[in-house]
Amino acid sequence: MSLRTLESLGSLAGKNVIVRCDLNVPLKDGSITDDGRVRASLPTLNTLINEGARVVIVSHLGRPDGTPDAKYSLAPVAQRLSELLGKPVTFAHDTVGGAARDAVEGLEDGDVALLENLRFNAGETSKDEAERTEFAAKLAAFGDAFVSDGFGVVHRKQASVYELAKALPSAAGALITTELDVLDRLTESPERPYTVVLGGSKVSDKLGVIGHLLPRVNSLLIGGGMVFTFLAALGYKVGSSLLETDQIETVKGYLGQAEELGVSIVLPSDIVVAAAFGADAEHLVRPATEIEETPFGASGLGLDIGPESSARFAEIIAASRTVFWNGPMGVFELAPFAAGTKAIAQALTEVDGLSVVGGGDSAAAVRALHFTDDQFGHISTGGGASLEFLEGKRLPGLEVLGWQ
Ligand SMILES: Nc1ncnc2c1ncn2[C@@H]1O[C@H](COP(=O)(O)OP(=O)(O)O)[C@@H](O)[C@H]1O
Ligand SMILES: O=C(OP(=O)(O)O)[C@H](O)COP(=O)(O)O
Repeated sequence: MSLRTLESLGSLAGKNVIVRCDLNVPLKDGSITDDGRVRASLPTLNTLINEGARVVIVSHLGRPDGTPDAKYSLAPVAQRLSELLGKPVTFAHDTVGGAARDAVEGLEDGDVALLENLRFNAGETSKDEAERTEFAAKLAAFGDAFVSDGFGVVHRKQASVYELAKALPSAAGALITTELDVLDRLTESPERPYTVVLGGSKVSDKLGVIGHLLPRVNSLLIGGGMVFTFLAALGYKVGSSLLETDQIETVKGYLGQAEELGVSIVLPSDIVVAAAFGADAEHLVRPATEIEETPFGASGLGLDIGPESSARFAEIIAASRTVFWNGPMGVFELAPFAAGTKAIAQALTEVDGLSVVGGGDSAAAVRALHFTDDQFGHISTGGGASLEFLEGKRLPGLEVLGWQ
């Protein structure tokens, strides 16, 4: 893999080490509902702490628009991190301002600080390289070295992932190397049949990977918010469901490409249609081709795959030797729409071969539905990142660490 590893940075005792983690955890009413990404960050952090480094952690949370927004604060994460590390974590209420500077200057050897959400600063996600470089330089001023360990963001060309790695001596942390060890097994001659299951709500982000994934897999199962752009591409009405109209032509192209390659793209045959988005909303199961034919008409929205689809998907998964799944099949956070996700998670636990679940919400979903990590071959902290890795794309956050 040829990534620069921690050892290449030499002794880090007494040095300020900036660590880019992906602490983008799901929150409900200010509380963390799944701390998997915090736990996954611990090995690298503990190594650095034990070595006597002064650890400065940076991360994003959610997608704020470049300005501070209290609902995306990392403050609850600082508290959880402190509990899991068993030591205080100083939380700075800004990212590159006076509070961050004070927090960093106050660190002794082996201490830890967490800076506020990187995405409260427009420079983090700016399309303008100069702006990103300028923001990265402000972060770099806090460190002697940089450790990149946020696997979930290695596909993003963002200041703390890419430009910061160029500004300081840099290396990959333990989470990134562990993730790549497993994902390599999926890219290098996976056992067949090989099935990829795609769902979730980051539709336009993830639709893009399909064209490159198709030649690599035997079946592609589509659920979650992905479904409706496919149904629309086939000419069906989807009511008020999640729909990316500007992707319809692309999806038509994928359907044609799959046919030429002899790969099955399997869509749900039935959908749970709700009157509104809410746990108490009236809902019923309809054929996927008749989403608007309910009492809710065009305002009905598809919030889960139906039982017939779950059974069909489970059958294909069970017959596969390699399965990668990213994206919940429905709005699993609301109990009436969790059944599809649960059925698919159950099917993955029964795979005779390698089963991998990837993505912040997918990992949160399997744990919320009472599965345990050891029932799967691997639970990856990155959904989009692992999908882009599997499609064979060169990821900026890995290339900058020496990945060939
Ligand atoms: N039919 C649907 N309509 C709207 N949102 C959906 C639907 N199905 C799943 N979702 C939502 O997708 C979200 C997760 O999507 P995503 O971020 O792409 O997954 P991951 O974090 O695993 O990569 C969940 O919050 C879930 O509620
Ligand atoms: O949650 C994440 O990705 P995922 O939903 O693909 O697993 C990462 O934290 C990246 O977040 P982003 O997709 O807002 O850049």
